[in-house]
Amino acid sequence: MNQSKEQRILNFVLQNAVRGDPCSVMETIDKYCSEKEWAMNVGDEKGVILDKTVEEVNPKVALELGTYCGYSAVRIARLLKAGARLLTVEFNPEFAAIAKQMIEFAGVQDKVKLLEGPSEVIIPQLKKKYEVDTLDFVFVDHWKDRYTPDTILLQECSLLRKGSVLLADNIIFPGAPEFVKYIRNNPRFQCSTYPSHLEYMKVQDAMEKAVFLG
Ligand SMILES: O=c1[nH]cnc2c(O)c(F)c(-c3ccc(F)cc3)cc12
Ligand SMILES: [Mg+2]
Repeated sequence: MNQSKEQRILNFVLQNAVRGDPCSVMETIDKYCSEKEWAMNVGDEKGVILDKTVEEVNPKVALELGTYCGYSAVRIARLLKAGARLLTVEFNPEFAAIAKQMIEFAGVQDKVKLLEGPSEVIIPQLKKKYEVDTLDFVFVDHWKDRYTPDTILLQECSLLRKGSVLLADNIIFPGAPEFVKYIRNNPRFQCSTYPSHLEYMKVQDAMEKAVFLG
């Protein structure tokens, strides 16, 4: 059976990256996706914005919506301090299977819990089933039409606390205009925009940071 693009990305990592070295895994994915096949990893330019935000927040409990191949899960997990954890949500079982192997190869599996299913099902389970009190950091990178409903759901489930930081990818391309309108006009969030480029392309994109004010 023909291999998927995601399987080809994983195989390239398994053949070329250094096991247990998150930076090597990230560099190898970026090399493959810039030279061979484009894929929707946050990439190395927006990845630096993600890094700086994670370092600033220094989260004990982080949530990622949209695991894909695990690139940003590896990117986030490598920066987490001892005892900190990342919960990452992926609804596509093929992507989840690839990401699991990617996360394990990178050696960050002890910091990452991969939750397979729709975000609207997983989010309401975080407190009781996954023992989350509140979230310090949320990377929103799943599907533009879920950005706003899931941000509302996080609030309804009391998963945000004063100072919780959301960082949303792709607010220019493919774009999330309804989310941008919602979050920038919501007095409970302090927003800032980080202009950048679509991963591996010269196309304009940006990330939106939103701090929950409680
Ligand atoms: O669906 C997505 N979820 C999360 N992140 C994405 C992304 O970073 C993209 F660039 C894109 C994308 C897809 C096709 C294009 F032609 C351009 C961007 C999609 C997603
Ligand atoms: Mg994205």
